[in-house]
Amino acid sequence: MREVTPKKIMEMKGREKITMITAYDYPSALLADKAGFDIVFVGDSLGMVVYGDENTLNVTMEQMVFHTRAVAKAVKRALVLADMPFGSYEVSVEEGVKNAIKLIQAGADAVKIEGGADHEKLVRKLVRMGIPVMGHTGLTPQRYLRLGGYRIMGGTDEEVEEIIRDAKALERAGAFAVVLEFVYADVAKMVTEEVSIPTIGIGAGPWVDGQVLVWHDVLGLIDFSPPFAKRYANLKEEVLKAISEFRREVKEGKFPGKEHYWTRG
Ligand SMILES: Nc1nc(=O)c2c([nH]1)NC[C@@H]1CN(c3ccc(C(=O)N[C@@H](CCC(=O)O)C(=O)O)cc3)CN21
Ligand SMILES: CC(C)C(=O)C(=O)O
Ligand SMILES: [Mg+2]
Repeated sequence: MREVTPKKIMEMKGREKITMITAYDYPSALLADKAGFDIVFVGDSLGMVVYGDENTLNVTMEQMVFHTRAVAKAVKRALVLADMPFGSYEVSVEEGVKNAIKLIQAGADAVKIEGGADHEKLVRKLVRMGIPVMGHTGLTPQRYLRLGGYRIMGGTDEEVEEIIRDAKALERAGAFAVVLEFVYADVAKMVTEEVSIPTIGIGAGPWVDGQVLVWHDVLGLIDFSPPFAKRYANLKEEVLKAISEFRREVKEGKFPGKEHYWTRG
């Protein structure tokens, strides 16, 4: 078992900020673990940042299992969390259970489900089976079509009530934490104060128990990032520079140089 457990994450509430970052492959997961993140998270955002889709709706269990396997091989210390993709848990509790097992067998320590009140039964069942669950409310990207895009949530009384209802349902069902995505910071603060489980924010302001961002946003590997993401590097430029130099050296006959090839005599 890895060092960071759901129990440890729960104990961090109000004591120490929880840090979480996405990773989708082996080399990035190695670095996330080395950097000391508490949670390394295989998000279904991989459909967009790795596979180039315009939303997360086409991500399959097969994709999640393969990427979870790669990440799990790299991570020794952090808790490895995997998203349940769209369609993998909505049809029935039974299907949700079967698919959660697949992610655990691929090496995840816990799974994340979008929604709260709608999946209370599934969360309770998984927790009783021994599969730790993180919930996710506020902006839930799997409702992209109904929402008509990605926008901030909690602007109406109904939306605020739904977010609170979800968080409380998750707490009641035994979830060990909940992601609050793109909600007004004062709403996130209220939720954080009203539930005993840690809240992990993304675009939810500072008054939450932890923060998560997407790998490609942090590193500046893509053109379009959400307005709440902070870019800590501009790797897109770095990568472009490096591969362009490789290309130029081939064209100019400069690569490979003596140290990169062998002759028999
Ligand atoms: N790279 C990346 N980072 C993320 O944080 C992320 C993803 N992808 N994919 C899955 C979800 C979707 N997220 C997003 C994506 C875009 C906006 C965004 O651009 N919102 C704008 C425009 C909304 C509109 O189209 O009207 C805004 O100002 O609210 C917000 C959250 C967060 N998640
Ligand atoms: C944005 C985070 C919370 C997520 O669910 C993902 O990356 O898939
Ligand atoms: Mg997700």
